[in-house]
Amino acid sequence: MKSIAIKILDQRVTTLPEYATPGSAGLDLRACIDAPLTLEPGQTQFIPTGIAMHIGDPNYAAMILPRSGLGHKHGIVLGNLVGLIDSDYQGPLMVSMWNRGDAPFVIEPMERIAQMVIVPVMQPRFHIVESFESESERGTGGFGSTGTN
Ligand SMILES: O=c1ccn([C@H]2C[C@H](O)[C@@H](COP(=O)(O)OP(=O)(O)OP(=O)(O)O)O2)c(=O)[nH]1
Ligand SMILES: [Mg+2]
Repeated sequence: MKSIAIKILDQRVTTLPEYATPGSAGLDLRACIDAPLTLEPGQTQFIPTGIAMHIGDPNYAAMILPRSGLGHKHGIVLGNLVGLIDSDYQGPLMVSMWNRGDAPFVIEPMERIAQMVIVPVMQPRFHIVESFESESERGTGGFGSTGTN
């Protein structure tokens, strides 16, 4: 199993990110803030997680995704919709929190605010062609070309 280097930047962080269940895809990220923080409707705010992570292998990246419950019930999602963490990033892991709902939402210190998924990444080479080797069933059809039901 791969091991990824984590730096603890804030002494309030006492545990490493962990998978809640053996089958979890996401690691919960926590709000490393001093005091409860109110996110007004429409407001976006960077929230520190108190950790830095160096994936260090270009074959992997991390994606930060909203927690379903926060997004669905409270409209608390990500200001960048999805956060992408490059394998060479060594800075503090930040979560952009966006209140797209219509009520203020209070983020409590060390509350779980988002989740992070480590994903494989391919960095292919590219080459230019005049036409593709074979025509696929889809061809150039897109944007609903397969129908609506
Ligand atoms: O939700 C996020 C998204 C990004 N990052 C960090 C890690 C990532 O590797 C770096 C750059 O992110 P990205 O490439 O998405 O942003 P950019 O606007 O393209 O900035 P840059 O010019 O630094 O690449 O910022 C976070 O901490 N949280
Ligand atoms: Mg970038």
